Amino acid sequence: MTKLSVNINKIATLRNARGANNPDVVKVALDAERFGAQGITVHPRPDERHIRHQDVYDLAQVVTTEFNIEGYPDKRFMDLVKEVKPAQATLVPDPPNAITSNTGWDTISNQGMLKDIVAELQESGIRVSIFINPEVRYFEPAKLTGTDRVELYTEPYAVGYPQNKEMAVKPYVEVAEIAKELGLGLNAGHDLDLHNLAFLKQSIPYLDEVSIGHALICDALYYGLENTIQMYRRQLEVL
Ligand SMILES: CC(=O)[C@@H](O)[C@H](O)COP(=O)(O)O
Ligand SMILES: NCC(=O)COP(=O)(O)O
Repeated sequence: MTKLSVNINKIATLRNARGANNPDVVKVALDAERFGAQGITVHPRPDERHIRHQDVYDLAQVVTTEFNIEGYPDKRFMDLVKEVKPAQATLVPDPPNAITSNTGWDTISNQGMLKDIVAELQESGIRVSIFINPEVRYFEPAKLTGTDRVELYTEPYAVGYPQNKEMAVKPYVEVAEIAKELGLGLNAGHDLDLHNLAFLKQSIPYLDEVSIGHALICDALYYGLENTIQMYRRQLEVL
């Protein structure tokens, strides 16, 4: 079964627009779980443009599905994650000023650093996932870091899908097979939506988790959050 982890960054974006507490990030997370989310994902960026440090502490108290915290493993992130101890930490190579995540790790040149960070997080009982591009050369080095999982960066798939979905998914199927052979758990995320999700799932049925935020929250503006989460869950139930 592929779990749906709902990324609520954009709920915090809306809340921050007025400086009060509407929408309430904690309430939305609890409702999302009640509506069928099998995980909650947040990405507390250094500038706190959406999810703030305090949100992470507040959510850790109440999330009952899998809590997944994404971010660049600087001291701020590591201290936060080791204190909060989520089910999973997803390491992303984003510079502080990145408008969004736009690439995976170079696990060749960063292998030593990643190996130490993975071990430090695993010592705290946290499952680790490494954000990765669908390039074969990065997968054996990723395995050597000791990471539990990799998360396939799926923006290139989403961009290519409308023109030629078979071509767009091809590199992902190839590296997914390698990940499986290496014994790596397999997540996927970024720019997945109601149009492209089912084909990714059909093409890689053994995905452990997809984390979806931007498109899902945009869809919820039209369909409502409960209906939207159910719509995304149904896309993952394709045989
Ligand atoms: C790592 C990734 O691809 C996304 O989870 C990221 O969290 C999106 O960040 P923004 O919501 O800040 O665009
Ligand atoms: N790891 C991907 C994620 O959490 C959400 O990415 P997006 O759906 O907001 O692009």
